[in-house]
Amino acid sequence: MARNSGRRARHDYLNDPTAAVYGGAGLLPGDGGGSVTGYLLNRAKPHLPPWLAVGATGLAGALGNWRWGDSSAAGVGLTLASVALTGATWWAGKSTSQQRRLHSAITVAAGSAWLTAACLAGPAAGPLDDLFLMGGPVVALSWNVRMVLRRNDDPSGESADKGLMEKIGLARAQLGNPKVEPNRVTAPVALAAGEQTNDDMAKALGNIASALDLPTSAVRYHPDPDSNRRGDLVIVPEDMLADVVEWEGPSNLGGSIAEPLVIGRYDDGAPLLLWLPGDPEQGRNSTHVLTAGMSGSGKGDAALNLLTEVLSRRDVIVWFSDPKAFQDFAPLREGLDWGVEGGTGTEVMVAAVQQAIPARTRWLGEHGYRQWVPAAAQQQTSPEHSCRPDGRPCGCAGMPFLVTWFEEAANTLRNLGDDAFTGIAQEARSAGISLIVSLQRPSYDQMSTSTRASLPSVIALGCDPRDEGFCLPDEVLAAGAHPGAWGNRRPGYCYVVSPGIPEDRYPSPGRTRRFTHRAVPVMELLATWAQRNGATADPVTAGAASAVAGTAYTGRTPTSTAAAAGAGSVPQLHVVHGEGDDMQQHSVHVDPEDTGIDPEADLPEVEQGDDAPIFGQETGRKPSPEEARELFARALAEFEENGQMIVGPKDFMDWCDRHHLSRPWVSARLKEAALDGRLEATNTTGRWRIVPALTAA
Ligand SMILES: Nc1ncnc2c1ncn2[C@@H]1O[C@H](COP(=O)(O)OP(=O)(O)OP(=O)(O)O)[C@@H](O)[C@H]1O
Repeated sequence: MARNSGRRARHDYLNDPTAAVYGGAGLLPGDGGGSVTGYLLNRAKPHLPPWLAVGATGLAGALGNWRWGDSSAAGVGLTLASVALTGATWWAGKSTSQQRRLHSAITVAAGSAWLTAACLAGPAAGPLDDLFLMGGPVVALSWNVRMVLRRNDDPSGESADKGLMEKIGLARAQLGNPKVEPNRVTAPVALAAGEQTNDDMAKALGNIASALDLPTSAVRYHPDPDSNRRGDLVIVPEDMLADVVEWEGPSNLGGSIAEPLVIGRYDDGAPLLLWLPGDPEQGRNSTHVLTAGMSGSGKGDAALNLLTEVLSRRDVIVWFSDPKAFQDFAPLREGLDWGVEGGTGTEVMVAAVQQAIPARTRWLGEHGYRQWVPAAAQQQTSPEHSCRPDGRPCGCAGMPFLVTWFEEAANTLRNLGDDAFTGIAQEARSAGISLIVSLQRPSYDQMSTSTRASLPSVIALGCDPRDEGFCLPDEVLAAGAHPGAWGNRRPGYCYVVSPGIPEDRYPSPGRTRRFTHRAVPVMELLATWAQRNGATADPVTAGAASAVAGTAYTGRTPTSTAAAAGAGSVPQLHVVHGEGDDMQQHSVHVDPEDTGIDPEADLPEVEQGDDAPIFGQETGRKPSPEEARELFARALAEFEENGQMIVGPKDFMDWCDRHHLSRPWVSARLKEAALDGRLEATNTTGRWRIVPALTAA
């Protein structure tokens, strides 16, 4: 029953959205009696008291005259009582509106004056009877009229908003003329000066939602930046996001990454947009994005919305790390410039980003760009953007925007450390690089405050209510955003906070598009498109990546396998897909591993061929120090060839056993190699990054 009445109230809001603001319940027709007379009596009842009061005054006048008609002392007493009563009415009306106070005081003054005169002189003396017959109904009617007007919705009336504002404990706040749009009511709020603040209003949003029988997310407050007691109350009664919308394809295939990325829609149907690169004209720098949401909140699909948009743009490359072995992203993997599956691969990718930042910033500076803009991705044919000292066009290859994406990044960030990450995040923005980070559990035990602060944009999906403060800025929560209310019950619902989006949009919920199996072939086509027509890494970025990752960097440069194969790489992709999803996922990441298998097979041969004596002594003699060092150097080369660019003593365990060498010996050699410049220390103790000696394929 309760639910039904709630629904009825909600329908009233839809038919008359102002009812949502002014308290729909008061407008519902009262329950009439069974008959017409009963109904009329019921309707007339609230209007009777003023008439009864007039009658009672007349009767009191007659009775008073009978009792005190000849008493002059009673005359004095009655006059004083009449003045005192009028004064008391005026005083009691202090907390009500001016209009009501005046009306009450005049009524009491007129009534008590007539009563005093009637008591002393008699109710029919002189003009008193006429005054009673004319004045009584006028006074009673004036109260009836007042009540009728109060019942009608007076959109500008201050008394009407009292209903709602009183209910939420802000009785003296006023609502102004509401702006009514389909499914959205916006009413200006003026809080009581010196008594209430915008914070009080923000805190009362839950109560407003409760008073109107709406979900918390349907009620928002946009404080006026110029006043601490004014703002707009926004009510969106119907949840327009309830319908699931499936992803059908990218919004702007072949457009620039500087154009907005469409990742879903807002609750009023407007597109949910995001910008990664900055815009110098608006004084906006590029941004980094945190995708936060609890398991089942739709993080995977949110990421697919964003990644498909990015890959469909002509001037961007993507480096992507996914410890979940590309479970969600397999169909798009071919479109990536570089993809790794977590662990060491991610460590190397992070090191490559660190290397790429100064190289890219330098290149942008040399070509006269203060930050990345789409023109930087074109061949540099303008004298304005020439790196030649003589100012003639340099013709350098353009530099595409770089998106570096870290799925399930908690461990990576922890290993990297706050200072390192904060440094990367700050500097990456002027290098035309955006970092995108997703967290399985959005909370402070997963990511430190300073790391969180380095990610200015967030796609906040449903989360645990306790984690809301981690996901969204306080102002956005205060304005009514509540991702904690969704949990994982509303997959795809999100709030997006990012530069470029008008701030009053931040507390508006949106929803991403859903990806089903029907999206897979389209994503595969998109990846093929990106592979053939998308940007390839410029020499500066590719050089920085190769310098760190060696052969582990598989960028889609013109010399890479995919590009060298040209169209040949595409049929290969289709053939693999034809063998089923498992095969597809497997084959997509088998390629790099294949390149790793041969060198491993070669290892014994190399040992046998080049160093037969040592190999022959595996079961017996320990290699001489010189031989052992040679073996060690060769082992490092093997790791490099296999693309394993980060190593530590534990990677040498089998190798030590084979060669009768101890782990402390290996540790000492690793340190030595670091001094020689063959290795570089990482942030993790006992882990070293190989400085490539080979050039990338
Ligand atoms: N925008 C959306 N509209 C409707 N359903 C969605 C939307 N996004 C995701 N879903 C559905 O919600 C469910 C959970 O989504 P998903 O697997 O992406 O969540 P997740 O947050 O990535 O979870 P996990 O972290 O456990 O992988 C899936 O069934 C998915 O189809």
